Amino acid sequence: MALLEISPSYAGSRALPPNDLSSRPINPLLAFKNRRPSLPCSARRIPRILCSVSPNQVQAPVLSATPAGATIKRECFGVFCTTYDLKAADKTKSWKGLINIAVSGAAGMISNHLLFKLASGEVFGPDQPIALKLLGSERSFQALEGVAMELEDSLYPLLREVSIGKDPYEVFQDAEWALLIGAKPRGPGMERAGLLDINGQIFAEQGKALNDVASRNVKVIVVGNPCNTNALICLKNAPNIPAKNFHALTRLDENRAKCQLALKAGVFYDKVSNMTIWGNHSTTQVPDFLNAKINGMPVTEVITDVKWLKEEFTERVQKRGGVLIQKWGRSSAASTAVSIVDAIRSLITPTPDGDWFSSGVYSTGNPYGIAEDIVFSMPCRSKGDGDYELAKDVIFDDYLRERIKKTEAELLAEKRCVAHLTGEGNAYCDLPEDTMLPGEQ
Ligand SMILES: NC(=O)c1ccc[n+]([C@@H]2O[C@H](COP(=O)([O-])OP(=O)(O)OC[C@H]3O[C@@H](n4cnc5c(N)ncnc54)[C@H](O)[C@@H]3O)[C@@H](O)[C@H]2O)c1
Repeated sequence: MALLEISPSYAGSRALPPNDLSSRPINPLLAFKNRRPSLPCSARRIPRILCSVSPNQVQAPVLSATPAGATIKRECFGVFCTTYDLKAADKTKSWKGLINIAVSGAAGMISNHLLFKLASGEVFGPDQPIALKLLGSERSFQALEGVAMELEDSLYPLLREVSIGKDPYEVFQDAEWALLIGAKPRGPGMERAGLLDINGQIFAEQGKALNDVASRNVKVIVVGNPCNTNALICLKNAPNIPAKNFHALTRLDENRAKCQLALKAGVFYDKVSNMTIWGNHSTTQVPDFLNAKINGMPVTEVITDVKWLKEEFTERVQKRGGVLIQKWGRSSAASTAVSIVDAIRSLITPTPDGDWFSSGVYSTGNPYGIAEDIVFSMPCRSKGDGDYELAKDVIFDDYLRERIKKTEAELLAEKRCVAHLTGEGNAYCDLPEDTMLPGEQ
């Protein structure tokens, strides 16, 4: 039996930045824990504190400092640096293998809801242990440490590892899911073209990092705005990862649309199905009431007020984020986190028969006649294996086609604006109009 031996397999090959965890003071929490006497791991319910290591135990990853005789994993955080025993509790015997989930913008508002949902097991299931790899920016790093401390204090049994960092090449190592939330908000007076450029650069770098170090089958959900074009930039910079693995989050728009239809029809929102958001996560998005159903019937048969559907419903969904900012004083965070959970669950559980969900996906090869080579929200179905196929039984009318053309034109213009970031030559920015993100005024 040995105490916390170093496991060389965790040693990263890239040089660490000077302000990496290893060069910062030892977490006092950890130092405290390391003064505790070594306990047999089987004596504890879900052991996460220092204990003797037997062959049944999972070894703490590589450690780089030595407080009170123990070593500390270089890229881990606090209590997550100590060893744990997956076989100590009966419950863990049936657990699945650990999965790595990278989250960028991890110190932000959305992540502050999302991380705790991930750690609780409500996303990947009660038998799925997870490792969280949290990416922050230079400015948010201290806040990120605070987030990691809150995760420590939450004592989630399924949360086996937490690491924090500022370098995507380190944080995205072996990531099987990458939830890319971190982005800069549009400042006063900033044109949409400026936002596309500034955030596009973040997603170009993160695409390259995913390409180099993430799992070859990583599933990427881009949340940071403008999320469709950011997802396009990201996938273009990750040529070794299938383009099909990249998503732009439009699930919040879908959820909002379902809620509005349910309200109008006087039913609970679980009665609304087949809700597609077409196109861009912007005010040109198209909430599709032609294909949506209420209690299995076409919406247009349940809500016969076509004027309301075409004008009020559509605009309400498009501008819901802005109205929420007026009331709440900040952009939607909790409902966005919920919609990220929904988006993940839709990929890891089979889609109910006849239904579908919306996601911004790579448009090449789509059966709807939508322009290729952009990230466009469309109706998807999944077998629950993390992959998806596009829904086939979709109908169009002139109104829907016309609206889809408008959001398509916007995405094609956004693509021209970021040509310098997708490897397609010089950028040429001719956005049809300075449309808003749903949360902007
Ligand atoms: N797609 C959607 O449905 C949807 C909905 C709501 C918000 N959003 C977008 O999500 C993004 C985040 O929203 P929020 O409310 O959490 O914002 P926030 O400002 O609270 O948090 C963003 C965090 O990202 C960090 N960050 C900035 N650049 C980074 C980088 N390069 N790497 C890592 N972290 C970085 C910031 O420091 C900050 O901590 C925004 O772009 C917002 O517009 C999208």
